[in-house]
Amino acid sequence: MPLIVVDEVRKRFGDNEVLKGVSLNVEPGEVIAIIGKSGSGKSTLLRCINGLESIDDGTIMVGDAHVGTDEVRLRALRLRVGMIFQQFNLFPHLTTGRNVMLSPMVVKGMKESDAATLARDVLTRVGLEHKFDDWPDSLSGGQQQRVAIARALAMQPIALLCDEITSALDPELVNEVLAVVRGLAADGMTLLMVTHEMRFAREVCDRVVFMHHGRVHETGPSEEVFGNPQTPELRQFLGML
Ligand SMILES: Nc1ncnc2c1ncn2[C@@H]1O[C@H](COP(=O)(O)OP(=O)(O)OP(=O)(O)O)[C@@H](O)[C@H]1O
Repeated sequence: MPLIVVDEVRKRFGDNEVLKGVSLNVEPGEVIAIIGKSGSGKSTLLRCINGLESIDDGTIMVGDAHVGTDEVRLRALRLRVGMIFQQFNLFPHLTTGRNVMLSPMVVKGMKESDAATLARDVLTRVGLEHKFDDWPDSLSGGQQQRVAIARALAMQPIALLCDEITSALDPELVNEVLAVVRGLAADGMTLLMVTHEMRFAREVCDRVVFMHHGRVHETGPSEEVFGNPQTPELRQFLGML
């Protein structure tokens, strides 16, 4: 059974149809890179899966839950699917540990001591347990993004959606974040990543989805998609990089 099913999804902003019948199945533990030109609909697809955007047609299932417009169900969905963005958006007035503890305490009603244990655990997974009491401002961009990953992990998601999570980082900080993602992939986390890091996509992702003008234009195992692209559009895209 796929963990995420996207079936003939359409999404429009005014006259601009951004998703034109997108279908995609994600198996548990699968690591998928979504690539494509700016404006091809990659971020919108992730946002629809997470329920941050409503859809105009088609269906999206996450686990056994329908992504509909029902606010209660949407909130439940966002508890189950983590999302990490280009911007880390940590609270500057809270320590690293407190940033990670916040959602488990506020959203799930977890006891402070349990939330602290959980926060130490997920900060260890991203290699930052020693930064528990530090302020976000004192961390590098790469470390802040790793805290944002820990914060998402603290909600014990069934899948993680990553939207260009290294795009705001200086080049020398990209690898430390990708190393964390590589570790999550090795641990069996289901990952859907919009990325411009083609080498990473090739090395770490099981499958690549190439979006073009709001459609899945080409998809397949990473080695095949990069090694032997079938469509002129994908060949041109890869050549452009
Ligand atoms: N909230 C919105 N309101 C209106 N138009 C939007 C909105 N969000 C996205 N769009 C439009 O939808 C199209 C697809 O945007 P989207 O961000 O999904 O593309 P993308 O492939 O992720 O691009 P990028 O790589 O630049 O992030 C663009 O034309 C964009 O302007």
